[in-house]
Amino acid sequence: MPPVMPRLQQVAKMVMSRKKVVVLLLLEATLSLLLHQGSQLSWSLRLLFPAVAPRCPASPTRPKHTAVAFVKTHKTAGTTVQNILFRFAERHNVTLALPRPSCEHQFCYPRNFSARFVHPATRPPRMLAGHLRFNRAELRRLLPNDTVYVTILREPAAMFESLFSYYNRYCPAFVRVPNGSLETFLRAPRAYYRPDERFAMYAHNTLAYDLGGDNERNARQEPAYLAGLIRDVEATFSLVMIAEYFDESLVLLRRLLAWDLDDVLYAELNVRSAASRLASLPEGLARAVRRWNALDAGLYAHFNASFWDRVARAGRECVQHEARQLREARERLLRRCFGPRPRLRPAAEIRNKQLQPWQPLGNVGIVGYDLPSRSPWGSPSRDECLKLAMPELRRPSFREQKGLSKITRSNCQEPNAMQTEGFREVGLKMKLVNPSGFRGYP
Ligand SMILES: Nc1ncnc2c1ncn2[C@@H]1O[C@H](COP(=O)(O)OS(=O)(=O)O)[C@@H](OP(=O)(O)O)[C@H]1O
Repeated sequence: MPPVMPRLQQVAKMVMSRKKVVVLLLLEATLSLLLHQGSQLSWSLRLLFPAVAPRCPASPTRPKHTAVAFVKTHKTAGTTVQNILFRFAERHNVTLALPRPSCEHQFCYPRNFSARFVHPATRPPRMLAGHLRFNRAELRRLLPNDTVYVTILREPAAMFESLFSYYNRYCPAFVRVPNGSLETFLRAPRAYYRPDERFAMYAHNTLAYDLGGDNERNARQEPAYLAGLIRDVEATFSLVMIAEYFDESLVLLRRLLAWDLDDVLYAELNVRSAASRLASLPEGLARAVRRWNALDAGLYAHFNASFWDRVARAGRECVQHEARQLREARERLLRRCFGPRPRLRPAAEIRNKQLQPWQPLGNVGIVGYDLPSRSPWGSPSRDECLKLAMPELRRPSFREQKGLSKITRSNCQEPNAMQTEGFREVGLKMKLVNPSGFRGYP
């Protein structure tokens, strides 16, 4: 019998050399794949190993662009974008157009925008971000020639579900529907909808209306009308963001304006609680929404496609890589501001009154962030965190920012004691109350 040890050594050598052959074969196959499928393979490798950064062109070193008009459409994540712009304007000392008090917070929406709706003390502005009905001539009259126009769209079925739930007790077309049921409304919208009554624009082609179009036109019977509206939007807006691809949209925005990634960090605002939203609309209902809002569906289909063309031109991998960096930086910021497990909470759980979102009537809950009672405020400061999560309707109006406001409006929702408290709390020279004497939606 041969001795056991040398025999084992022989077997081990054979296994090793077979392993080497297999490794060599694998290496060769990988190399030839790399040679033949280079770009696709690198894309898949990056999906597997996200830390591998794609080679992206360096950002242009031009000064940050500060002339921006953000036309905030309804229920499309616009409040979150608006908050980014407001904070940028404050940090960079850019004059921001604010509505005159009688226009409340929406620049006299649903009227066509007019430069007269802007508070005279904020004119001439370099930036504007708010709800308004788009009117190109008047915006051009108000804003500098180099203004970059931006807006945002959202998939129409999700947007309409949000509109229907938010305005359920305000918009007469929705109020008439038995049990406030979206399904019942969509079965026969004309039975509930009257085009000439107040707030009709919240119930029919709201995107088209906000962008200055005629929301009563029929996109199927008049395709030329839709094509013309698309052309008008394309002619003015340098960027149409898409709510479903919010972070990618912000990457494009940041590049367009030569801003830093830090300039577009955000906390999501105006979010409905999970209990007040439909997780997703059944396809039948989504189809009915698109039929009823065919102009909006046409706008979305067009601008969603052109958005991805634009991403492709910017380099899809680079945009996605940057969107990932943005998400990571945003998560860090949220943790620093709102604690190790930042969480959107119902208004009743938010102790800081300045962060309590306004609640519409009905079964809708709007959630928000709260500041921890104790935190080692350094960078970001408490004030920065407060502004990051501050609901639109809690932001001070121009007069209040300047400390000019003698609160004479009887309809202010909060007592003066709280305003003074808010004033002390954040150490700002402003009174934090509802802007422009806001009386509640819509
Ligand atoms: N970052 C981000 N990404 C995607 N979606 C977001 C984001 N931030 C806010 N939201 C959702 O946007 C909806 C609110 O939109 P608006 O702020 O435009 O509403 S409003 O017209 O000003 O009342 C609201 O949708 P619903 O919750 O479906 O109502 C928010 O949840």
